[in-house]
Amino acid sequence: MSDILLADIGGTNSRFAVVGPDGRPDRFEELRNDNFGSMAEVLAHYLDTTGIKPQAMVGGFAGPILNDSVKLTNRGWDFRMSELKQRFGFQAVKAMNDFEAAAWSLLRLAPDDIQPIGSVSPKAEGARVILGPGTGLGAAALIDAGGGPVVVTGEGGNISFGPAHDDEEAIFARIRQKLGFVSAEWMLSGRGLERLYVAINVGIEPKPAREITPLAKRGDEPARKAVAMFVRLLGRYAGDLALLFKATGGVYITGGVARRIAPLLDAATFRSGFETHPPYEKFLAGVPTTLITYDQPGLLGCAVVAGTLALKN
Ligand SMILES: Nc1ncnc2c1ncn2[C@@H]1O[C@H](COP(=O)(O)OP(=O)(O)OP(=O)(O)O)[C@@H](O)[C@H]1O
Repeated sequence: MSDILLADIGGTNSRFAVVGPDGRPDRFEELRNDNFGSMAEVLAHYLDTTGIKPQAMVGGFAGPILNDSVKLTNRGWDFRMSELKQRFGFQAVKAMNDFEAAAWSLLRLAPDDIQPIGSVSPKAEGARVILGPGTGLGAAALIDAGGGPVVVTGEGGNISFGPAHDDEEAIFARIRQKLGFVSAEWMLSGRGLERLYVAINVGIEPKPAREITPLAKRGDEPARKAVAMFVRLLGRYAGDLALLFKATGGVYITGGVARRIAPLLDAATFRSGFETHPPYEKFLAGVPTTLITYDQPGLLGCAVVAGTLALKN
């Protein structure tokens, strides 16, 4: 009865694990939310099929959390943590935003979990930012506020976004004409890559993101252009967040789209987007950027937080 359940609940998928003997996620399972009607149902399925009887739960959720209430942005599920606590007999429950959870993982990432983007050596000091394009765009910062690290989250994925170079003007204008507005998330997400593909290659047949990346890998020019612009804009956004938090500790990139385009993530293109920001080129040139190759930073962050729960044996 000593397991602590870890949960990373997105709009599309729910991922579960327990804290393993090494303090990292163990007994991992990913379930498609479409196959379940509620948070309690998907959780019951994981517990029934694994036979695990956890004494506590720590979860990261893709949506706003207000005290005890959790609401998933891209899935019509809302529920109370106290209901889960009662139904599953947990001694303690802790709910966080999914990017808050991911930010805590920065304390526990091993060298094998990361890959540098560019050649700036990682530094141990200073604020660190994590951001990730997936279904949406999440962002958070891990800051040492004097009494130990704290995570700052908000809706940073939804800040407005605009062109900064001549060759971006028409692309942004086409997307704005369709949507009436452009936010960072509307460009830097799976849907964003799809939008870039049609906005750059006028008249082309739309394609899902999962087809654009393989095409780009095979050298298809329209797909390659879309991915290259995505990487440039991701670098720009990462640089903006580095400025916002004065992130001398570095910017870490996660998210399903980033991991999938990793082989195409040209460091020079990314760093040029990151550093081209007068008058802060020099500051940004000293900030390391890193891709998180470990695929479950949300669960790893929940494991970090699980270590802070006070539980009876
Ligand atoms: N090969 C690919 N290349 C680029 N993007 C892809 C590829 N395959 C899937 N995607 C995009 O990845 C996004 C899903 O990302 P991710 O796996 O991080 O899910 P997520 O954001 O965690 O979702 P959720 O949290 O809602 O389960 C979708 O928008 C999808 O279109």
